[in-house]
Amino acid sequence: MKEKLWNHITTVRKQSPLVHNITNYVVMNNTANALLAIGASPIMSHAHEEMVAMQQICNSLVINIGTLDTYWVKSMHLAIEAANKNKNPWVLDPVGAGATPFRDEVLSELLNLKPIAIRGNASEILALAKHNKTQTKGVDSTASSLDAIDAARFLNKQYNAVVIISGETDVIVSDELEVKLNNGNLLMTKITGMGCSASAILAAFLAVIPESAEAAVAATALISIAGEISAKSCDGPGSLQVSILDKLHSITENEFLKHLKIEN
Ligand SMILES: Nc1ncnc2c1ncn2[C@@H]1O[C@H](COP(=O)(O)OP(=O)(O)OP(=O)(O)O)[C@@H](O)[C@H]1O
Ligand SMILES: Cc1ncsc1CCO
Ligand SMILES: [Mg+2]
Repeated sequence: MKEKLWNHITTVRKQSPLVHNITNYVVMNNTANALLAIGASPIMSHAHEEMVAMQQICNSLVINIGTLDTYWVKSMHLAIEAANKNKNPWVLDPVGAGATPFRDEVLSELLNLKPIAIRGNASEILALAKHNKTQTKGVDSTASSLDAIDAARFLNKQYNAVVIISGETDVIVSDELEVKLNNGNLLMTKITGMGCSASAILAAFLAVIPESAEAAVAATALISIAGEISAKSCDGPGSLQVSILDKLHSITENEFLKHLKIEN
């Protein structure tokens, strides 16, 4: 498994997929930079008129509801329909699930359109599965990823999607595997959009790796390890944001395998 994960990282670098992102205003710049750093190409776009044509030239799609509005919901539906037609995988990042009724209504519709993968923090995964015992603090989690595993299993069965819960431990749940990754650093929660970048990276991996669960493990491990290594030598959130991009770009097989903390 470990060597396969590194091979997936080199596949993304070699094949350089083009990823269409309908994502939030907050993270557009850093997620585009994260995609470039791993060797993929980003395009951020949401005009209704170009959703179909965009999916014809792209290899995958990210649907991130971070700064939702009605115009964008229509963009999301148009892009997803085109992605499904072109057999392009699409990822759902349910930012702020459970925070407002509008988000939850939109998410119910999106879930029924069959994302290949869903990545969120524990509060978001709990809210999506309607295990509403904990509240989300806006876009930030108030729960532990380990407490959302049953919710992730439920979503995996219900929607046939790979589910990734991010947090201190990242958990990947699919039909074939359930994996825990104990990488990352607490300082990563002090930069906005780390999860959004993880979802964009995930879409790049899914574009070129047919084994979706393995692609999810590789993508999640890559950003968590890049964050972990960078956090050790940075001065705080500002420099961490920059050094994660450097590490996503420069990480070697040795560094990756030395840091990888995976539990099957
Ligand atoms: N408590 C923690 N300890 C160590 N690493 C963490 C912790 N929380 C998050 N991380 C790291 O940060 C990554 C992003 O996860 P996080 O749960 O913060 O996403 P998120 O809440 O969706 O973020 P955002 O909405 O700001 O994009 C994880 O994959 C993990 O590597
Ligand atoms: C802070 C914030 N608000 C809406 S989206 C977003 C980025 C992190 O999810
Ligand atoms: Mg998030």
